[in-house]
Amino acid sequence: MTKRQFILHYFLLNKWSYLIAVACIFLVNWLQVEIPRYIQQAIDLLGKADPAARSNLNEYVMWVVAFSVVMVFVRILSRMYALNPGRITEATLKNDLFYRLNRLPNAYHQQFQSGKLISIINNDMNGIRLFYGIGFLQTVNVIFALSLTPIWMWRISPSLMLYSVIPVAVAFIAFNQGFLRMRKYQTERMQRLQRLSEQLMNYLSGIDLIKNQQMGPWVSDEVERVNTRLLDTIMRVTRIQTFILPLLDYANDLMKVVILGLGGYMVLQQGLTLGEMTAFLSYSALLALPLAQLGRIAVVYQMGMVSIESVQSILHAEIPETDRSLPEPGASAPAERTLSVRHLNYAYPGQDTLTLNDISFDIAPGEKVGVLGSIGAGKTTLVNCINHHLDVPEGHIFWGEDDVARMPRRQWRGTVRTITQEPYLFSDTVEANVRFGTDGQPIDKHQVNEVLALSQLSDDVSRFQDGDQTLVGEKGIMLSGGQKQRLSIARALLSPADLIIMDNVLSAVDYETERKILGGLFNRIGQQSVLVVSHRISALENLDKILVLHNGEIIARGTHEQLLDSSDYYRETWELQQHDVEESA
Ligand SMILES: Nc1ncnc2c1ncn2[C@@H]1O[C@H](COP(=O)(O)OP(=O)(O)OP(=O)(O)O)[C@@H](O)[C@H]1O
Repeated sequence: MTKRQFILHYFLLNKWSYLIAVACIFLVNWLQVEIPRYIQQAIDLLGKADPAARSNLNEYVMWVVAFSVVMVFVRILSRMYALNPGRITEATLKNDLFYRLNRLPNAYHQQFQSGKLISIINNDMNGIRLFYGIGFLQTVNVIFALSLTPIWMWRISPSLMLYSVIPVAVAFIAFNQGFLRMRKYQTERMQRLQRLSEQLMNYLSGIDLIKNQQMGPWVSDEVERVNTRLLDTIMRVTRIQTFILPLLDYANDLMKVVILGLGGYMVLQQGLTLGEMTAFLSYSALLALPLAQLGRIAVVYQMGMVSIESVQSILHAEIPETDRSLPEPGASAPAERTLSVRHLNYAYPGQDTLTLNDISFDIAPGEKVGVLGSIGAGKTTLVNCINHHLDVPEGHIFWGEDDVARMPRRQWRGTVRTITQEPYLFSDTVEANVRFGTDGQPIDKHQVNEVLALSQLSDDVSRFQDGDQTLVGEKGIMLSGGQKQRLSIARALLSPADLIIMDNVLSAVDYETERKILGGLFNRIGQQSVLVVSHRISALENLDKILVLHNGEIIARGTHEQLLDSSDYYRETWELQQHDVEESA
């Protein structure tokens, strides 16, 4: 969608509202220019003493009052119908953005920092709301005012009208120059706002580290540097605004001086009546507001254009082919299938070396498979290839007969549930965190309690002051690392999945809790396939099969007993870890 199509698309969303607003704004402007005409006729009648003139005078006054009252109501209507579409467009666009962000692949989110997205969703959306609301209202108002008023002036005296608009025309040329310069700074301003937001997000996420390592002064300097650059751009925009916005106001004042001088001279020469001269002055006063509005329209227009570009940068981001049409979640989740990984290689973009090298294995329906690997062996990369967070070429990962690379991600994620090593909790209660994402599914309290028990969290929760209604704080700050991990396991167990992947999820619990959680878990999820990734053999020893991953390659595979016999690496790791288990017992 080009920028023009974008603007039109969202205008058409509220076309009826805008049409009513245009009709109202036209009516207000028409009434506005009609009133001075009646005032002019009333003033011209003032000198006449005959009774007919008096009754006409009364009639004119009545018309002026009636027009003014109608104008007030129509103006309110025009504001309602012109401003509401701005808010509706803002809300619609926020939904559109969120919908798209939800479907974009991980690679996109890695490039685009959350701070920048937040800035677009707040600051740029503000620009768009003004563009579709007050910007529209003032533009239509200015168009009608600047076209109707001069016509009414022309009807009184063409020559006085032409002379009086000269100051406005000159001011307009100067205004246009300033307007063009301001565009560049408006773009810069929005970009710097996004940069500041990105930076603040970054620092706030690591606030504990910053405090612990006494990085405060350095961080303050960095924020101040970005903030100063933002202020610098804002000051440039303000300087231009301060200079060019009043130009049109001054031009309007000059216009009145011309009318008083030239018009007064014409009255003395009897080329103009006093009423006509008064009407002319009223028209010039009517032009004051639209001329002042021109400046504001320029600012709103530029902010709108810059904001639309930012929003389009998200809306134009490519959604993978497979994710364009979305099946309902879980609608086609097939059970009893084998996961087959065939000769899988993976290298991160821009890297020459393979992080995964010729990986092949199967997980049969209901089978529990472990992956053992040291730090950096490629375990998380393997998990992210399987759950389709990373883009893998076709022909390497299959779910039954289906190639996972061709399946819509949403459908695949209805089948596979990944519990990651960095649990993310939302700032809500324990129960809401367990239930997160299950809206619409009939899940009762008993099921919530069951998964809390399975993940060995029931005792902890019963000790919390408000039980499962305890607020966990932002990102679960009120919970220990192990509690966070267990809560994220409980959440994953609540909704059904055919394949459960647990990526190092028990690293923060002790060996005994780990054993209990896994024991309970495997009893409960008998029919589901499980892939447990860990660098602790104790988490894997009872599984049906263990794959030993080393530097991106599978160097051994088998049951715990088989590996103790066949793999030196496995046996040595086991012996080393046995020592830790004994120490922790
Ligand atoms: N997004 C990325 N871009 C480039 N390289 C990456 C990326 N993520 C991981 N790597 C690299 O890939 C290799 C394997 O990382 P991976 O996270 O898969 O290891 P892991 O076995 O899960 O380690 P750990 O147990 O520490 O989590 C590492 O050398 C890492 O530096």
